[in-house]
Amino acid sequence: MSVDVLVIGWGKGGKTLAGALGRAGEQVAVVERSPQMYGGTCINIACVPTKALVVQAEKKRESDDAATWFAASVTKRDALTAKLRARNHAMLDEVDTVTLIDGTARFVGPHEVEVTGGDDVLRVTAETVVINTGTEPARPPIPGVDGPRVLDSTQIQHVDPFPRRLVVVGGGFIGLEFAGMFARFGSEVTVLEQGERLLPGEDADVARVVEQTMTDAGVTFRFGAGASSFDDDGAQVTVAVDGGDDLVADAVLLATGRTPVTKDLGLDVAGVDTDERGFVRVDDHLRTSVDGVYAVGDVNGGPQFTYISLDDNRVVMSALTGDGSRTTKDRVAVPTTTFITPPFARVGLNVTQAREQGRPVKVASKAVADIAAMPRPKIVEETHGVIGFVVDAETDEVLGATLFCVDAQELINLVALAMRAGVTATQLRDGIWTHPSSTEALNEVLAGLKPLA
Ligand SMILES: Cc1cc2nc3c(=O)[nH]c(=O)nc-3n(C[C@H](O)[C@H](O)[C@H](O)COP(=O)(O)OP(=O)(O)OC[C@H]3O[C@@H](n4cnc5c(N)ncnc54)[C@H](O)[C@@H]3O)c2cc1C
Ligand SMILES: NC(=O)c1ccc[n+]([C@@H]2O[C@H](COP(=O)([O-])OP(=O)(O)OC[C@H]3O[C@@H](n4cnc5c(N)ncnc54)[C@H](O)[C@@H]3O)[C@@H](O)[C@H]2O)c1
Repeated sequence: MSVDVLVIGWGKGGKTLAGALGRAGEQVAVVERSPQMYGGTCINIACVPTKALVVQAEKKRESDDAATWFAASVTKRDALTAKLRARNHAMLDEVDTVTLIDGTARFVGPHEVEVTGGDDVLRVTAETVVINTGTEPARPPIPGVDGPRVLDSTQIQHVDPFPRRLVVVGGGFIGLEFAGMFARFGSEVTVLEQGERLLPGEDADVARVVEQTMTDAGVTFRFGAGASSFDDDGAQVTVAVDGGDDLVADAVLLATGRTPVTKDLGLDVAGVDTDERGFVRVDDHLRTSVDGVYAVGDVNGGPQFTYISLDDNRVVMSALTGDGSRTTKDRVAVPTTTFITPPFARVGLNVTQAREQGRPVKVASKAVADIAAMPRPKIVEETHGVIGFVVDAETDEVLGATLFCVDAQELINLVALAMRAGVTATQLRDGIWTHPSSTEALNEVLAGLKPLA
């Protein structure tokens, strides 16, 4: 088979490219190794189902039985992902010029892959190839890691029986989101984090508020603590902890980062370079070492977020159908949100980073419970958190924000847009915002800007 564009893996960037190029009349083929992954990681096993579980966990009342509530939540999660998977399939299937191929692709030349699906083998050649194979959970070589109760972020979404005691190894995005979620479902959760504190890249006082909030919700943290072995006795698992007491649990979640899906992709045969961890090396235009071969999404070693994969698609579209001017360097004020309760969202500089840069800044910070002009947290009965801003003392530009509050996943996008558009802190402070909303925090918190001491 010969096509204009071959997309390997049904990730966010690749599926968006495939749809757009197909609708523009290009012959496109998309190869996906698992029907359970039509639509990619985000909608099937990551962002969407995990946030659905977080919401279900937040809805649970103390009187609800944990195992029953969790099972019902998983059923809802499964119904949602099935619907999204079908819709994602239809969105490409209905484009006449897009061919969907079930199977696992492997390069046999720079512009040629062999796709294996069951007993069938198909060779596909294309002038343009887009690698979009994503990442998968890292499994550190800890003795006992392959035991039946040591789960990754995909497996734990269907854990059965419900774990009364859960040990989470890793206190990053995945570790924190699942720790908060399972504590709310009713598990006794302990997070083992090898680092000395939570959120090492964030201001220490903010990290303490996050830690305290999660501790209040029932999560126990042990820092400077790595798991050194897992010993399964058939009924439970004992986790040996470096420099600390053993823990006994019903399940362990490994949340220690993700590795690229490139090992069996034949990249060496194609001449596509990878880095020492296996991520595909790309330039700012997402070009690999082979002409006409691009890599988008997690697999290219950039930030691992769905919206970055989506933006990667814009960069490649610019190269294929535009003037090629768009690059990954064009990204400004890229926000993040960790979906704990309340969500923790960040964009730009925090106070520590501003101090390290030695630039003249004004800062403002206020505990959510003390923001009188923002009644929404009190209305939804979630008043934990803190909101902070870093502002350029000379230009009044917003340089960064830390939002640990209800609705932070939405509010951070407004602040990021303000940063990109050059809206000043004064304009945000004096903005007319609906009431009662979380945006109103801007009125009050930004009124408290003071030079950084
Ligand atoms: C638990 C969890 C929660 C997350 N939550 C969020 C969140 O809230 N927000 C956010 O922005 N990001 C989140 N992420 C990160 C986000 O899921 C990823 O950044 C994003 O899905 C990456 O998409 P991608 O385009 O790289 O490809 P993917 O969506 O990973 O797609 C790659 C596809 O390639 C297929 N494939 C692999 N190898 C082959 C092959 N050889 N042949 C054929 N097919 C192949 C795979 O089966 C897969 O379907 C989360 C991740 C996890 C694990
Ligand atoms: N809301 C979101 O946007 C979201 C949610 C989930 C995942 N993600 C993406 O997925 C990526 C992967 O998430 P992740 O949480 O697996 O990785 P991560 O890099 O965010 O965190 C891994 C954590 O595990 C710790 N760690 C590593 N090895 C350890 C060990 N042996 N013992 C104890 N601690 C150990 C690290 O110090 C680190 O804090 C994230 O970086 C993020 O890009 C995003």
